[in-house]
Amino acid sequence: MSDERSGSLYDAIGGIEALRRLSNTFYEGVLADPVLAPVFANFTTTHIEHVAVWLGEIFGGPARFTDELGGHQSLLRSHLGLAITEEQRGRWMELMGEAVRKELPDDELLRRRVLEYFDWGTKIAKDVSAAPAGADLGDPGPTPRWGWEGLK
Ligand code: HEM
Repeated sequence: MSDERSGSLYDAIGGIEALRRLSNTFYEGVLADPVLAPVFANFTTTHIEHVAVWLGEIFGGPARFTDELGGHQSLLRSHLGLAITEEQRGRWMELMGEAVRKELPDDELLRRRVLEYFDWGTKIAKDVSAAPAGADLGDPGPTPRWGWEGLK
């Protein structure tokens, strides 16, 4: 690729503070949305921070989700039993697209890479959500990392 960019997406996004704003704006939309609000019936405000910390690690920042919040296995387990539909996944992507446009730097490649991660990640969340709560997922491996070229 000729349009090479150096550094992490995390730094280009603006670090954990920008990810907190993204997560906050996104969940404001989710909780007001008739398609998604029922899925998040057990929502608590810690969710906003946990998602920001997860995204920080994914986009090349500190590995805090792995070190402090149970890592990849725990993230996947959070989605077991939710039975996410394609309509719900689509709405999730629309609201995240709006939050990205509102909160992330006006950088087309950066926004595209971030939304590509969300498209990839929501498909995994949907797949995992078809298994019942408590299902054994085996070892999913380390938390993925996403950079200027996509999945590392
Ligand atoms: C890239 C996509 C996604 C990411 C990064 C993500 C991230 C997370 C994280 C970090 C948690 C744990 C929060 C905590 O510990 O408080 C979580 C839980 C949850 N996620 Fe996702 N998620 C994604 C996709 C989805 C989708 C598509 C849905 C549904 C449409 C969904 C629904 C939920 C729900 C309902 C919970 C809370 C489960 C509970 O009440 O314990 N997620 N997600």
